[in-house]
Amino acid sequence: MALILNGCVLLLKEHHLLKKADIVFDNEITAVTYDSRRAQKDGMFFCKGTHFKEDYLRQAQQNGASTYVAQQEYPEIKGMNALIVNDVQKAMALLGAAFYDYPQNELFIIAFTGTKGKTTSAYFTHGILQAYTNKKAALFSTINRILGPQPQQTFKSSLTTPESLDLFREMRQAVDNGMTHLVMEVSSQAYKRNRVYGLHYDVGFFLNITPDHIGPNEHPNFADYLHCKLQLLVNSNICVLNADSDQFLDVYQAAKTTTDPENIYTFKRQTDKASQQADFIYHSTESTLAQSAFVLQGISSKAKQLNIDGQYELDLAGDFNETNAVSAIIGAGLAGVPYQLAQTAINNVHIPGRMETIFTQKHGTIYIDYAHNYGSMKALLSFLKRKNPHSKVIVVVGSTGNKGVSRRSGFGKALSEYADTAYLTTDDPGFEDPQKIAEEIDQYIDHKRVQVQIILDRKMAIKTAISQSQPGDLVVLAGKGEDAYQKIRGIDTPYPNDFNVAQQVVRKLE
Ligand SMILES: CC(=O)N[C@H]1[C@@H](OP(=O)(O)OP(=O)(O)OC[C@H]2O[C@@H](n3ccc(=O)[nH]c3=O)[C@H](O)[C@@H]2O)O[C@H](CO)[C@@H](O)[C@@H]1O[C@H](C)C(=O)N[C@@H](C)C(=O)N[C@H](CCC(=O)O)C(=O)O
Ligand SMILES: Nc1ncnc2c1ncn2[C@@H]1O[C@H](COP(=O)(O)OP(=O)(O)OP(=O)(O)O)[C@@H](O)[C@H]1O
Repeated sequence: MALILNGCVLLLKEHHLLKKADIVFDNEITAVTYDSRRAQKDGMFFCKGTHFKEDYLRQAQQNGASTYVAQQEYPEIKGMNALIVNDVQKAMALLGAAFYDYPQNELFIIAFTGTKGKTTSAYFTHGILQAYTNKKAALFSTINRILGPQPQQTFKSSLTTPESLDLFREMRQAVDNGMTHLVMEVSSQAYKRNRVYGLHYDVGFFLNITPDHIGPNEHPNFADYLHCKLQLLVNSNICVLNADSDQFLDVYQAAKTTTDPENIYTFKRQTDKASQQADFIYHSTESTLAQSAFVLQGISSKAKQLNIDGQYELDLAGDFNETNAVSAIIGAGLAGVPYQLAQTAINNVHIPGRMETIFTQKHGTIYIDYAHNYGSMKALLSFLKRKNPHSKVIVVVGSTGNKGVSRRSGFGKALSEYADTAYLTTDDPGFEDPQKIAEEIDQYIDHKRVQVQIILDRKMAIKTAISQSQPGDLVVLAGKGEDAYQKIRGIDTPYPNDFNVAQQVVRKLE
């Protein structure tokens, strides 16, 4: 992999990004990085970030970097080429794609955005494509990045959508490992931070939008959050939209700005036969507290042509997961996967930390789920309550520190609407005091309807919730899925994960 300096200058100029080029000596760029500790001889170093220091540039130079790209000049740094740009994140994405020789062109890319359901839909799609391609599908998700068929080609993710240089490097690795398809989640932050600037997808999904990720380090307001999410559609050749999403008109308009309506597909849950105004409709045929089954039907002629109509079963509860499955089946259908194959493959997909269930003899049924804002908590609890209106609902939940502050009132609201007992606990407190976070959630709970106890030790909260439950009760361990850490004061502190904790408790109790 290499870049020619003149080529970089031309590329940046073409995109109106270059303010000044100070070329001291010409050389071939053989490495790219935004981390001075990883800078290499003849490499290009990107100066970016809120905590950036000139010393990092100095270290990059000491490590052999020949060229820096930055939004400001560093006159103290002598003997390096300088490309001064008006947006370093955009420059990094463009040069990153060029450095790794545009790996996106060698992959069929299906991308998902939405407040909720990205990971689940991505896993479902990936599972189907793995069966279809004989394990040639890569996955970039919040949980894992799968770059190839070997166990050592799977990594834990630290971001939902990585920095552009990491993204394009991993795409290249996936291609080199023989991958032909890529399923990826695209967060709103990815657009806010231009991590995916210039990237186009074969198929782009808009799943839903509810207020979330609004706060100091994320989006200033809902309009900005929505705007960032809509960018995915502007960059997709085919757009697939959930017609039941809030803000649907805005979503459709965004898709239409760059996509012919013939390449826009919509899907909708069938509520009343008169309103089948979508390309696809679906309805539940069987939905239990452990499994789901639904029928998908193409209404428009272009939808019928995909040949994916029929009955599907999922080894996963939750009507919201039917929505995620429908999107996955349509995505796979657009990649050429027919009904029979999708139907078998989707039933075998396991998604870590999403509606995992533990059945007990002497206590309640336990659900481990990643619900961590009002929208997802409501979707989860209302589903459980609908399925079992007379069961007691016991919830263990905490809210993250230093982000998503609106989740605290959201949890209070959802708990008041659907829970009988709540154990407020710790969930990635960051630099905040978990007791204060719990008290804040508590302020929004209707104490006439919900019994509340604060137990900050998450393992203890889970143990108490399970041991206090009776057969027939529903015990929900929300917010962390299978996360194996708690983020405390900037450190990922190991935590055995909710599923393991619950299993241990059940083993001791039963
Ligand atoms: C707000 C945000 O997007 N921050 C991300 C961003 O940070 P940043 O560019 O400000 O960089 P920084 O941490 O200030 O560090 C400054 C720079 O100095 C460099 N450095 C640092 C030390 C050193 O010795 N040498 C050196 O060169 C660093 O590599 C970095 O480039 O770039 C970093 C990697 O380069 C990311 O780790 C970091 O994500 C933070 C940790 C994060 O948690 N982001 C969340 C909000 C996020 O993006 N979440 C979304 C999901 C949420 C959603 O659904 O919207 C996601 O996609 O994961
Ligand atoms: N389509 C949906 N609508 C509403 N809630 C959903 C939907 N799909 C999943 N959920 C709920 O949201 C939780 C998170 O789901 P998932 O991880 O698939 O979403 P995500 O978009 O990747 O979330 P995040 O951005 O927070 O990582 C699930 O555990 C479930 O409780």
